[in-house]
Amino acid sequence: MTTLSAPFTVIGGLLASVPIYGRILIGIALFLLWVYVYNWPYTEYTLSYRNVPGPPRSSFLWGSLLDVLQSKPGERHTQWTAEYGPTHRFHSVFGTIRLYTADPGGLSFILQHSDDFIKPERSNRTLKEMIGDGILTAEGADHRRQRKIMNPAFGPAALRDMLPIMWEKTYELKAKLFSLIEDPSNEEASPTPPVAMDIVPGARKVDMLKYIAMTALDIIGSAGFGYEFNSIGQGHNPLATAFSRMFSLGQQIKPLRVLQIMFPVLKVIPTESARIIKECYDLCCGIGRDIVHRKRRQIQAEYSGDIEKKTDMGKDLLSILMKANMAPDLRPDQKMSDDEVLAQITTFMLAGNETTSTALTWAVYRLSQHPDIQKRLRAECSAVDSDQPGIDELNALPYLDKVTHEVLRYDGPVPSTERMAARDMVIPLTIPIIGRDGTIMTSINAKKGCDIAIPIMSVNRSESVWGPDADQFNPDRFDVGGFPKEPVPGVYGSLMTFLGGPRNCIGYRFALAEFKAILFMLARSFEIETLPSKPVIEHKANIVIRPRVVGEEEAGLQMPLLLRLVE
Ligand code: HEM
Repeated sequence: MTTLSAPFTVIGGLLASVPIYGRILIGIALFLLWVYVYNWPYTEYTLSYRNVPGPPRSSFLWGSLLDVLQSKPGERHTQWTAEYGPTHRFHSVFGTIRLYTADPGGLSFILQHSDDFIKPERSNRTLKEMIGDGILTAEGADHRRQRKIMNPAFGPAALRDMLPIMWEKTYELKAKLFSLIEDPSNEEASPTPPVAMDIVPGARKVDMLKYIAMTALDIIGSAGFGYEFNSIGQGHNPLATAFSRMFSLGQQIKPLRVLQIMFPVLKVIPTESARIIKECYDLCCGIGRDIVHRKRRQIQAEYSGDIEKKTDMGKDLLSILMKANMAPDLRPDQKMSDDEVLAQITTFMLAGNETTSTALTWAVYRLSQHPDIQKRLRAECSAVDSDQPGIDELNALPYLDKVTHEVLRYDGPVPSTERMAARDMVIPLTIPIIGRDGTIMTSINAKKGCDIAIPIMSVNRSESVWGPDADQFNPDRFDVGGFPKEPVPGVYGSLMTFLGGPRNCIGYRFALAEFKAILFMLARSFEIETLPSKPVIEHKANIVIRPRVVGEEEAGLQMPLLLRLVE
């Protein structure tokens, strides 16, 4: 004991002779040394999958994360996959290391074991600050309980009732686009005015991202929680403004924000963005509470017989889930709390709005680039008798279905997600990799806390899954028998787009119906062309991949295309 404590006694004696400022400096230096040793050599040395190959870090502090974020979506991992195999590792911020796997067997194992591979606490914490604690952030038994109550709202029967709402908003979009073409003096059509070359008689430069996003917002408001944003009609709404402000701030990558996400204790440092996020969240909650109270009164009235016709009840997602939650036969411990119900409103806005609108925006872009595909789609959609077909008729249109599959494969809006091992796990691989010591690895030891990047876009565009033309946009690949040989663990069409396993996208049927309805109307009504000036459209990745025009960055995200009425 005496021998062990001797060095500390000596150090204590030496420090006693150092002035207070010197001691503070020595303390800071020792802390930084500890941070360095813990985050760099120690993390590397104790990594359970040290033998997995991967690129060297490109920055001491940021690892390879900035490199990944600043290059084209999926580009770095595609390069690393070619060099190190579909399962590799890379450095993230502050010496942390992440496992990346595009291995079908590995991915399937991770996604199926959703209690063992959970969402990392740091990203859940950030999400909860913006949308509360709903189904997107719940884990384990809580998640299963919420999902069970919400499942009927997303089922085929409920969707059938929601389709008329989707059509109503879809035709508001048609009227809006029509009016923009008819009235060239209206300057709201695009954030930058058309250059001389893009002024074409009978046609109009239109920012399709803006108008599709408004439509998707109006649809999720009305079909999601019975709220009229009316953004196509009037353009502004306090809930929409608060949410989009909060969401865009939440996505900004600033050094202090990254530090606060990694070390929550630093949140004691007040920041302007944290203040605005809190303000916007409070506003969203205020409006959300009113919506929930109104619906609760309606449901109680229905249960007590005050509402005679069932049709008086809302047919939106929130009404259906609240009704399921208030069912007399549901055990109290199975019910959602008020806060959980409230959080679903912001969850729908986040999960169900930008995703679908972004996918549709890329769809019209691809149609503008492939006039032959657009023509075939128009021919098929125009042959339908009704301009508002039912869900079965929509799903029975084979070419619309193939185009939908291919857009969601090629331009799936969510490029990736992440998981963390909740306990020590062994991940089996279908495609073995060669370890750093030259041995063949058929599985990976993932210790509790292991961070895993789940690549959605890379698997959707992988040559080993889709063949040598994986990088081409070709709806005909989905002809009968055209699905990939490799099993992909996705819930829809062998795609990773909506993920797979117990935490797949609960809204995928809703998204597909909305996607097909809007594309059906657009193909029948408008010819969509690239602008004669041929602006370069780049992919800007954040949580979703959205378009921006090179050289017009200050105008923000946009998708300018030339629109004319179908003759
Ligand atoms: C093209 C459109 C869409 C895409 C590509 C998409 C994609 C995804 C993905 C990848 C996830 C899994 C995220 C993760 O666990 O890391 C997810 C989850 C989710 N999505 Fe979607 N989504 C779309 C549309 C929608 C819509 C329209 C809604 C609602 C109306 C919705 C609601 C949800 C919810 C609530 C979850 C969480 C499910 C759970 O954890 O159990 N999504 N979505």
